[in-house]
Amino acid sequence: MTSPLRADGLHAVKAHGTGNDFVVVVDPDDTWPLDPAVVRALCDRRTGVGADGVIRAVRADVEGRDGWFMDHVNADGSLAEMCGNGVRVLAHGLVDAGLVPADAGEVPVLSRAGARPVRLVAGGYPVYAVDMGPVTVADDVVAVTVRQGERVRRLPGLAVDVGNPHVVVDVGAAADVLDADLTVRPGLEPEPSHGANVELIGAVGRGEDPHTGYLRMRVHERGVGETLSCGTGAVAAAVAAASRHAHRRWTVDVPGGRLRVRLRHREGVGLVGSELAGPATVVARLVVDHGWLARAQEPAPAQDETERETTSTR
Ligand SMILES: N[C@@H](CCC[C@H](N)C(=O)O)C(=O)O
Repeated sequence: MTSPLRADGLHAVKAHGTGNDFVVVVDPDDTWPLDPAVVRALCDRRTGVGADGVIRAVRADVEGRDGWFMDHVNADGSLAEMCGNGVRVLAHGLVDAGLVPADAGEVPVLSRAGARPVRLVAGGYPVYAVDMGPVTVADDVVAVTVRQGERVRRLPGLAVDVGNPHVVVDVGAAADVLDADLTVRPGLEPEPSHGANVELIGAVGRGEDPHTGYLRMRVHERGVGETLSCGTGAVAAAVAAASRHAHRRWTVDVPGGRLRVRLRHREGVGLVGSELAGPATVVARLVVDHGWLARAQEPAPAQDETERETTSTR
């Protein structure tokens, strides 16, 4: 049995997709379940490795094929159904670890939202395209409160489900996207029952050719806060933008880089699927200290205990 927990510590990889960063733990035999306290500690940008989430890769049957389950946990320890940047990063982590050949063509991946096959886009630098599955748009409008300096705006948002929940709001120009305060999540009314990732989009229009749309996006992620990118968010944004601009292909610029989205329509049916493409990069191969991990699992000492310890050592 192979375990990421070895004599020298926990073996993991730090990787990112357009700046959305993750600690990836390859655990083929499902030996190291993710503990929310350890995830929070690993994701801490000062006292841990620093990441938007932790992804654990476990061997799994994916619709009758040998593949991998993506166990994704947000930085605050909450579970997420799906992660568009994370699923590319996971595929790249498996290639990097030699568990999937670089010329495999497709990596079958199962997320909590269902199967999300990832394929390596031919042409050198690791760019992966993910079949993002079904996307649904709710009929009801969500009122979104966006702060831009002294200005507070209440704008109509669209609730889009990409396996995980999103609310997309068009704020207007590129400058309005850049100006918005995302230190806290924009207010949503009504509040979605399972929370939501909130995407602010702007500069929506024509892309590099007449068949491609363009938009800029920033995101406040459920369970994380503002991140540099969100793959499921990019798909939600393209779907929301396509309700007014009839493009099937979209270029989505996020603070961490560029993503491409393709929307699949069927005559008489409408939107039947979507594909997300973008890079994945390994930053470091890590061995996390055993002692640090053990302390991360312990509950934090109560306030008065800490005070007592401090007083007794004076
Ligand atoms: N960054 C991800 C989405 C991760 C999950 C999200 N925070 C949620 O709770 O739904 C992406 O690239 O899609």
